[in-house]
Order: sequence, then C-alpha cells, then structure tokens
Amino acid sequence: MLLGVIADDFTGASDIANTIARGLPGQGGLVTAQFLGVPAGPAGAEVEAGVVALKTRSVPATEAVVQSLEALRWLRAQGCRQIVFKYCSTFDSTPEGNIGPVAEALAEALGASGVVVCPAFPRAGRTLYQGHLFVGDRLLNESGMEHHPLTPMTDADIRRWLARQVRSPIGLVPHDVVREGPTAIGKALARAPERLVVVDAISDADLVAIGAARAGAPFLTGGSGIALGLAANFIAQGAAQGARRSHFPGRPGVEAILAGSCSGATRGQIEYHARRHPVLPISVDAVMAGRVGVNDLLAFLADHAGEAPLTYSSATPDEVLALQDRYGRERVAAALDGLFAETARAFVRGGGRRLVVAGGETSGAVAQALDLGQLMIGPEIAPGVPVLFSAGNSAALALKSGNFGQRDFFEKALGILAEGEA
Ligand SMILES: Nc1ncnc2c1ncn2[C@@H]1O[C@H](COP(=O)(O)OP(=O)(O)O)[C@@H](O)[C@H]1O
Ligand SMILES: O=C(O)[C@@H](O)C(=O)COP(=O)(O)O
Repeated sequence: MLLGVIADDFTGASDIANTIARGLPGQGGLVTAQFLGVPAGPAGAEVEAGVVALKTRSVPATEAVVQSLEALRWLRAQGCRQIVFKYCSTFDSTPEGNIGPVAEALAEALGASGVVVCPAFPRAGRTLYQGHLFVGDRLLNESGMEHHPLTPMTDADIRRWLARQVRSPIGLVPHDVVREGPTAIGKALARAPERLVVVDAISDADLVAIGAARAGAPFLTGGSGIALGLAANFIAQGAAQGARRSHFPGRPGVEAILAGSCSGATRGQIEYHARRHPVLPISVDAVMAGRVGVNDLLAFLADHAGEAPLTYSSATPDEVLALQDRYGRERVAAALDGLFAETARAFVRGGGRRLVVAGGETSGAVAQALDLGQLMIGPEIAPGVPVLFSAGNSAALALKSGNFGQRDFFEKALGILAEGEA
C-alpha cells in the first residue's frame, strides 16, 4: 500500500476513495479500497490506497485521537508512504475538536511539520481564500452549516476555528503563493514555523499543485480535494501504473433509501423524491417513546419494494433544535442512528440489494452495522459520491454526504446501483 487515508466519517471516506481511484483525467488512479473501521487482518495485496473509515467526527476528542492513531498503525503496517487525514469539506468540528487534536496527534506520530490543512472541494462549491471557507458564494457560517445538528459551523475563518482546538499556532499559505505553483507552495510550507498550516485553494488546479508540492511528505490533511494530485505523484515516481477503477456490474434487486441527514440538500432531495415515490417520515417523538421502531420501517420498505421507498427523520433546523432541547442532542442522534443501523442490517439480511443512505453519521452507523469488510469504488453518482460494493454478491451502497447531490440524487443512485456500468 502506498497511500493511507484516515477518514473521520464514512461518507467522507467514500468521497476521498472516489478521488484517489479516479485520479487525474487520462492518468488513472490508484487501486483503492475502503475499510469500515480498522481491519483486523491485512489488506488485499493489490490495494495501493487504503481508506480507513472511522466514525470519529462527533465522539470526544480523546477517543478520536486513540482511534486515529490505531488506524495509522494499521496503515503503516501495510507499508503506506504517505498518510492523509480526511475531514469534511465544511470543516465539521466543534471548538473542542476533533480536527485539530487528531491532526496534531498524527503529525506528531509521523514527525511531520508544515502540515497542510485544506478542506477545499471546488467541484462541490467549497473554496478556501485567505483562510476563509466558502460554500458557493456564501461564507461557511452563512451557508446553512451554522445550523448543523452536531457540528454547527459558526465561523468561516479556518485559522481561528482551528486555533480554538489546539495549543500551537496556525499558519497560512495564501492564494497569492498557491497560484505560483508547487515550488512556491513547498518553500512556504518548509519555512512556516507552525506545525499546522492552512493552505488556500479555489480550484482543482490549486489542489493538484498543493499535492505536487507535498509529493514525498509523510502527512497531509484536508477534504477529498487534497487527494486530487496524490495518485499522480506515485505514478510519476513509477510506484504505481495508473489503475482503472474496478468494474461495477450492477446489483438489481430490492432497494431502500434511509435519510438521517438534516442538511438543506438532503431535505430538497426528499421533497423531490416524495412527489414521485412512497416516503415514510419518522416521528422522532414516537421513536423516543418507543412507539416506532425497526419493524415499522421494514414493513414500509417491504410494502413498497420496487417503488424506490424512502424513510427519513430529516427535519428543519428549528424542528431539530426543539427535539434536541426536549431529549438531548446525543440521545436523539443515538436513537435515530441506531434505528437506521438496525433497519439496514435487517433489510440486507432479508435480501436487500441496493441501499442508499443520506448523512455522514447516519451512514457510519449503518455501515458499522453491516460489517461489509473491504469495499471497492464503483462509478460516481454525484461529485464526491461513488457506488461502494464488495467482491461478493452482497448489497451495493451509496453513502451520501448530507450536502452533496442534485435534487434527483436518490432516483439516480438507485438507477446506477441497479444497472452498473457497461
Ligand atoms: N429530526 C432530527 N432531530 C434531531 N437530530 C436528528 C434528526 N434527524 C437526524 N438527526 C441526527 O442528526 C445527525 C445528522 O448528521 P449526519 O447523518 O452526519 O448528516 P449530514 O451528513 O447532513 O451532516 C445524525 O446523528 C442524526 O441521527
Ligand atoms: O468533505 C465532504 O464534504 C464530505 O466528504 C463529508 O465528509 C461530508 O460529511 P457529511 O455531510 O456529514 O456526510
């Protein structure tokens, strides 16, 4: 294995696995596999890039550090020459962490300095300029992310937000330097006295240049965009050939869509889907009172098999706040994540073949419950969302980050999961 990624959630893991497997146009990528948690045994010998999907975005920082170091040990044991810590392109974290503490712990373990911090993902509208993160034409804290149920992002200045999470100072390589190219970026990072350095990027070309500047560096951090140029480095060094992505043959059969994401994009996709297909809204009060559970969701999915059934707990920011006040933020999330996880497990055990999940935490809970082992990366459904499948004949998945995808994402995902690629 050449490149190892530690991802703080499951949708984010499939996002970066997709980037590495695709590589740059005309070059191919690395043979990439996604692992759900730290595997007990070794990876397949063919794997050039391993992405370990953790669920550490919203756990206590100390726990996130322990799990990330464990993933690092496994990746190094597989022979990785370079490690990436992948977090969200909207920098999802709280003033306590977990991005800063995990990045510092990994940097220390790897003896790395001038560590890039770059959540930018221009294809999904996330750009970073003068250390400030934008979503489309809005600053992060005016993009809707300020209402996120678990990690409300109320400051777009990534240096300032990160500085609250760590003890050491935070540096900046501004876009003026980035646009000069890899040599200038490399020099600026080498000169930076700070260990963690926010690096501006407003285009894919900037990200490729940052990747080229860090060829051979032990450690980088960022959104999936940070990996854009990394496969190319290994290909240029002759360590990899530039692989074609694994062929996905399609998994026609029983389908389900589960949505626990409360992000604006997901709510729009649910609204679109509800006009064309059966949907089951989940009453959180009923779940908390034990009046609605796994069997209700399964019965709905079974009754509507073949009709693209969708069940969701997603709610508006005001509704989410009211529910969190009533029951406690963690308790609601745990109850809903558990409900989706158990439903997914029973659905797949019962022969379900196509499963679409919306939401990072939700996907994490579901993927852990399914325990699918090493997953390969199939075609891209929307920027940052690939099909995930295993070599056997088990269900194929699409794990959608809350804010990704067009309005018809769910229909599109089920279609690609069924048909595969020619
Ligand atoms: N109606 C709701 N009220 C409160 N919390 C909710 C509700 N529906 C879902 N949640 C929780 O909110 C969190 C959403 O996070 P996540 O699944 O990561 O979505 P996203 O990808 O949009 O961030 C999950 O932990 C989920 O269980
Ligand atoms: O970088 C991104 O935006 C995604 O890969 C990601 O991590 C999304 O997380 P969720 O919105 O919690 O799904």
